[in-house]
Amino acid sequence: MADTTCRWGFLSTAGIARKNWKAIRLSGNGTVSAVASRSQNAADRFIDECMQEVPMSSGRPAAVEGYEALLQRDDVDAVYIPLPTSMRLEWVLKAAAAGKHVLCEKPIAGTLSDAQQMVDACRSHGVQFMDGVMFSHSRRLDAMKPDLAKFCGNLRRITTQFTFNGGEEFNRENIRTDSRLEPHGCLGDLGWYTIRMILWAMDFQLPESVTARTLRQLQGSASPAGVPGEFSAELFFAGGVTASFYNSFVTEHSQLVTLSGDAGYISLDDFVLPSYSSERVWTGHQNYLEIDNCRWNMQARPTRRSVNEYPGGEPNAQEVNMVRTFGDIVGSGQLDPFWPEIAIKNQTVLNACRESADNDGARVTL
Ligand SMILES: NC(=O)C1=CN([C@@H]2O[C@H](COP(=O)(O)OP(=O)(O)OC[C@H]3O[C@@H](n4cnc5c(N)ncnc54)[C@H](OP(=O)(O)O)[C@@H]3O)[C@@H](O)[C@H]2O)C=CC1
Ligand SMILES: O=C1CO[C@H](CO)[C@@H](O)[C@@H]1O
Repeated sequence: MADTTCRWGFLSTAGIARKNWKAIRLSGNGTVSAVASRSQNAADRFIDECMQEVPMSSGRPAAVEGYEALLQRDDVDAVYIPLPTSMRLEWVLKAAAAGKHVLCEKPIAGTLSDAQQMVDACRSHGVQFMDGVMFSHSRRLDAMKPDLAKFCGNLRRITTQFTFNGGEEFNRENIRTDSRLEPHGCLGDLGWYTIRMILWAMDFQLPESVTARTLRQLQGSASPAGVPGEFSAELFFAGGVTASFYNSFVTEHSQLVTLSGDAGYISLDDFVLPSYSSERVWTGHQNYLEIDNCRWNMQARPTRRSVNEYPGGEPNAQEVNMVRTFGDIVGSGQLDPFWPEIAIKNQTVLNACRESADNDGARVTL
């Protein structure tokens, strides 16, 4: 660690790494020192294009051929790993062994045992592990938490949905439809977020059991097998709270959450990739039915709530908060066990849902 600046290395030139490049530039406590790619040219091109739009104040990062070479560098404190899911176990273990802190994209692994190995390796090498869920770092969540009791009363039901319609080329070519790279398809890519939202609302209590179905499979042109392209699940918690989620690569953009209780409900419709405005909004609903003889009127009583926060690309945006928080942990030398813990819980629920779906919707106990 140089001074208190967290020096980042990127393992690959993934599309999402461009967003986090800018986030690191805006974080105030980090810089990108090196970017590795399978190809030297791709690393150079990525750096040139990012520098042109968002120059790193510390100068041009090193373009490195091969991921291993980046891990050997002394000017890297933390690595960002947006490699396809199936490659992460290998590279998280290598990064931890090289003493690098790890920000790992989601879903963190194919199996729970791989995820556990990753987290254990980071702990035993004294480095931080965190998954790349940006919305977990939005100030909206902390502001919304007290509203659960206020608008919902006792929570009974959570529904979440995260979808987009990828289109034909996506279905054929994207890593997300290749079982060798992203074995859980939309469950891994989108379900990770819907599960995170449910766990957040439940204070990270795990469900007792789940049932799930793959509603549609997609198979990329080079993929040896299909992956979930449309998926739904039902989660059963102790005390009777239930939750459901739906993910799809064939249903146009939606990011819906309802948190319902015995007093009303909260809704939001941009929980992962916030809509472009300077406010993060949610709505409390306490509707009532007015009955007077032959007149039956449902009265809507919405309360709009918000915090000031940009959706992305500004210093107070959630992805900037994420890398800033990570940089603060690295700078403090105090690892935060919360982040690996919730990543393991996410993976536990994800794999239970997949197991149920692969067994015709059989109930899986956790
Ligand atoms: N947290 C978030 O908001 C987001 C998270 N993600 C997650 O990040 C991951 C990457 O997504 P995305 O950026 O769309 O992916 P891309 O397809 O853009 O990038 C994947 C990168 O992995 C490297 N790679 C290494 N081996 C292979 C291989 N065999 N096939 C393909 N790529 C390979 C390549 O980098 P190179 O050639 O340089 O070595 C490639 O650029 C996904 O798992 C996704 O779930 C994605 C978007 C948003
Ligand atoms: O994590 C992600 C954020 O949302 C995208 C969809 O709009 C996903 O595909 C991506 O992997």
